[in-house]
Amino acid sequence: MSAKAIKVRMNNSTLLEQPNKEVKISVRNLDLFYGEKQALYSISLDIHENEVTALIGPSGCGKSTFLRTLNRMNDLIDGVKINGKIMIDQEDIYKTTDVIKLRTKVGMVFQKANLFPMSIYDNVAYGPRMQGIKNKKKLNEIVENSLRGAAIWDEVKDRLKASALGLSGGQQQRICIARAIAMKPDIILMDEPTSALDPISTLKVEELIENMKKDYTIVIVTHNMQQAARISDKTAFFLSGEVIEYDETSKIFSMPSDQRTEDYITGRFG
Ligand SMILES: Nc1ncnc2c1ncn2[C@@H]1O[C@H](COP(=O)(O)OP(=O)(O)OP(=O)(O)O)[C@@H](O)[C@H]1O
Repeated sequence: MSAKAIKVRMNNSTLLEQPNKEVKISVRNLDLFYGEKQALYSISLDIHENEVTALIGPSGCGKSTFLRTLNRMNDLIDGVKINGKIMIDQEDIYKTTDVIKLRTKVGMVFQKANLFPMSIYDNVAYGPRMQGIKNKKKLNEIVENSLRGAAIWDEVKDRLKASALGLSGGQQQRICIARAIAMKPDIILMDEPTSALDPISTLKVEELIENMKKDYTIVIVTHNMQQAARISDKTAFFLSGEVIEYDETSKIFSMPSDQRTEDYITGRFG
């Protein structure tokens, strides 16, 4: 942790104040209910720009639910109620009604590659076309830049018109990342993006994530502790809907403050 970092305890969550880093996402006292059932309890944390923030914790602890609050994906689920505040670039995202704009700014990559049954090119061009971009040259440029950004251009440049579904799982996941990049987001949310991939594809996606953080703020849910340790700057440990500990990843994995964090990362439960 930087010498200047100050820790402040607030409502069960740990806030990290880092004066030299821009706060991209600021979450305060966030509660979420699925109907009567509360899934998130008073979460407060800051996510910093151009960093990778990992969300870890046992199954059902609320990691994906929390991730989905950051681009209002939970709005699509009936009976969800949210209290508290999430600011992105100082804007309260639950007060801003332009959800489409929010989801452009905050892209998402899911656990399983969810490509459309169309060509590689059309998958990546889909979002920009939906935004009204028709110019062929412009679209070509976006597709190429996005595929380069997702470190898959060299592998697919000669078969852009082939079906995206013919690619390997790892390639498909990188096309999903290219598809997210094509929307020019600031933030990319990733929900266990490598859990369906073999070790080599996982490594490629991890390398990609590390390289991407210079351009994006990345929040990733992972069950893979080594992955969190390898690629993230900060880690939040969730348990039963609460953030138990949030800190520099190196600190979480070498000297956690809370016994429950230690028990989890040493494999004693979960
Ligand atoms: N659509 C939903 N409706 C009702 N309850 C839900 C819904 N989605 C999740 N939950 C509940 O909210 C809690 C948190 O689930 P969530 O999927 O966020 O956990 P998670 O930590 O991401 O789990 P996993 O690691 O298994 O994906 C769980 O008890 C889950 O059953």
